[in-house]
Amino acid sequence: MQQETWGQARAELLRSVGQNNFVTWIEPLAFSGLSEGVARFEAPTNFIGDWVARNFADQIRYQLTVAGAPVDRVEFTVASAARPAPAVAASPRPAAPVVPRADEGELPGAPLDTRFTFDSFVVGKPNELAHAAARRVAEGGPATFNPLFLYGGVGLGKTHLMHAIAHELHMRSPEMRVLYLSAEQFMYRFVQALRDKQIMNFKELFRSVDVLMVDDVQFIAGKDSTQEEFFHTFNALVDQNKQIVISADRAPGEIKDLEERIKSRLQCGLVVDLHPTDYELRLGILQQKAEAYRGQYPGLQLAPGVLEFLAHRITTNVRVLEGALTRLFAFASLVGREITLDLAQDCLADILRASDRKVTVEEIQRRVAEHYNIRLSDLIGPKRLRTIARPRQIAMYLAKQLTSRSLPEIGRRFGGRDHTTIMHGVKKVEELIGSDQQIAEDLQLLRRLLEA
Ligand SMILES: Nc1ncnc2c1ncn2[C@@H]1O[C@H](COP(=O)(O)OP(=O)(O)OP(=O)(O)O)[C@@H](O)[C@H]1O
Repeated sequence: MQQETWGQARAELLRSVGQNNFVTWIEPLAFSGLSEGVARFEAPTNFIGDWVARNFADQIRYQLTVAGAPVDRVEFTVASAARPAPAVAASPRPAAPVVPRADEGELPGAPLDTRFTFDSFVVGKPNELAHAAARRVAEGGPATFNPLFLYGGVGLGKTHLMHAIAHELHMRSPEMRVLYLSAEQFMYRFVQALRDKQIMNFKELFRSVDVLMVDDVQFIAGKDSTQEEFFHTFNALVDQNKQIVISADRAPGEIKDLEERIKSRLQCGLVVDLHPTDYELRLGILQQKAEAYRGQYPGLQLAPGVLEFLAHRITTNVRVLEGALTRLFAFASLVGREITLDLAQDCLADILRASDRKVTVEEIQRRVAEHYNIRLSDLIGPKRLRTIARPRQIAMYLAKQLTSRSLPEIGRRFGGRDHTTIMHGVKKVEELIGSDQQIAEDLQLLRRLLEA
């Protein structure tokens, strides 16, 4: 029965990851079973197990759940008979991918998720600029802003937009060489090329693309030789007017341990912030996903008000929102009940509880005042002494980063200040993070305290 479910999930995976990825990564997996929400697989090598865990676990989980076996986690072990393949051993598939020469065609990018398209991306105020910029890049043609730098918190759609750009470019110009990969994969490729003495091939390959997209670039911070190579690749492509798209979890200037010259290069094009979602955007996303689920679970009833309730209560990020809806539909179809508010509250109790631990502006003010040993009334009040004004700006910055409050709303909570004052405070702290080690450390500590 479980094998049958895996069979169905595999068929869907073939569709969603594409033939090449399927043959290389999914086909070699042996399904060992499913219990207590954990699906277990045996992979022929550590490398395949790691790669699949990093790149396909979410899709495997999703397809198993859709096939009727709700899964929370996917685990991979290495088949006991398998030995790590020696570098030159003949094996049905290479144990580790070699860096191909630029003229060998295939680019060593990460797989693209077929679900991440512009059509499935819901646009709202918090992401409209990022969406418009991504659309512009996806039209192809000469690079108007280079690089496009997308940044924002966890699960706000950076990867989705990058994949959407790649899909669109492939559709418009199938011959275009579009390479999408994570910064971690860039490093992995680079280190492997060094080890295999194929560094010239590596350089040639990365310089031969028309569009390079690197996700989660903050990963290379502190990794000196990878940064160096990234810098050269970046410059070579920009010089040829080839488009580069980069994403990170924060603005270029805020990435610690990233070389100054890289920071300034990253700021040369268009830097766009994906803001935390607002209620309307969350509801739009939920409506779109619910529509898709209705097709998958025909006959399942969704009571009015459930989506609105979720959009109000789950404000963390879109990934959590999606997970909640997936679980809700899977659960309701298993027990054969209508999705009501009661069912949602029962089935999602843990997610709703976690979302309740939302940081408020007031909590931020209290923590910051404590940390700098000043009175809360001074932090909010009019005093302009630097010993008070700086912590105030830090609190403004954290309020902007950690809550979904708008600048005017934050201004009101800071003694009725104008939104431009808040904007100035946020900008000031953004500048200081790069130059003032103490402030960067204070912020890290405060964030940890507030997000605990
Ligand atoms: N505006 C949106 N419309 C539809 N789906 C969205 C939107 N924003 C995010 N999502 C969905 O939320 C999930 C998380 O998005 P994504 O992986 O792009 O986030 P991210 O910003 O790259 O986060 P991370 O930094 O954790 O990698 C994806 O399934 C994506 O499809």
